[in-house]
Amino acid sequence: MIRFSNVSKIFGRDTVALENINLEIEAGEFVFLVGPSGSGKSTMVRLILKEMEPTTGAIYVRGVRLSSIPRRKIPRHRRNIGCVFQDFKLLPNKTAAENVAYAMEVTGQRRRAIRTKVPQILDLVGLSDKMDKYPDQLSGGEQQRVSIARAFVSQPPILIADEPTGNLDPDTSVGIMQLLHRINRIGTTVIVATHDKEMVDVMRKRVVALEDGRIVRDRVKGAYADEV
Ligand SMILES: Nc1ncnc2c1ncn2[C@@H]1O[C@H](COP(=O)(O)OP(=O)(O)OP(=O)(O)O)[C@@H](O)[C@H]1O
Repeated sequence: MIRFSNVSKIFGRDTVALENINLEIEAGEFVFLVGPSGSGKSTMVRLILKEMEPTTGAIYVRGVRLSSIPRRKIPRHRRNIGCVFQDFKLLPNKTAAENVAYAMEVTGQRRRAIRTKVPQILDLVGLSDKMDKYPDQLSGGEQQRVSIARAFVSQPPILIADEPTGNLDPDTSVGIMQLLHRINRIGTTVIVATHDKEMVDVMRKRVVALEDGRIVRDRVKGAYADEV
């Protein structure tokens, strides 16, 4: 589903963000990308989205080498990947339902499909009763649910969450992780970049650990740190 082959990313003359990364993520996997600040997690996410090019090596998403995708086809590539961020990135002047609907509108989906799909997806994330609330009327956890609904409404095969629980308290974070787990169980490949040790340890999923731009650990049912 996603493959990094000998990928390095160097910023400027000598900031090595990633060094010779080899990684394969299969369809349907749930993978945590962990590591200290500056270890290269966000750079990997940005490379997958083709927001930047690797300095050397190749990245494949669903069998397509990203360097072969012309600029005009990047939006189509990104439609394969739902994105969730730490700061939610909701539009403040739109309700929960309108935020989700907007994501469908910009990809040109029909009004009828939008009318059916939006309530369904808000139900899936447990927000049926808050559809008409604006982001500032919702808690952090609820806003993150809206942003997950928005990322998932067109059912992309891949969902990437960059520090999705970074602004949430532990109880709320558990709910968000359970939701990502549910989305994974219905067949979506889920990648979560995080510092959230507790969450990683509870979930017992594949853990890929980065340090200074290198993969230092890759465990099938891992914990945030090596067990002693
Ligand atoms: N656009 C950029 N220009 C220059 N250096 C960059 C750029 N983006 C990232 N870096 C550097 O690359 C390295 C990896 O950064 P990256 O953001 O991928 O780390 P991270 O693991 O996501 O960190 P955090 O957990 O703090 O988000 C860091 O040394 C960072 O300073």
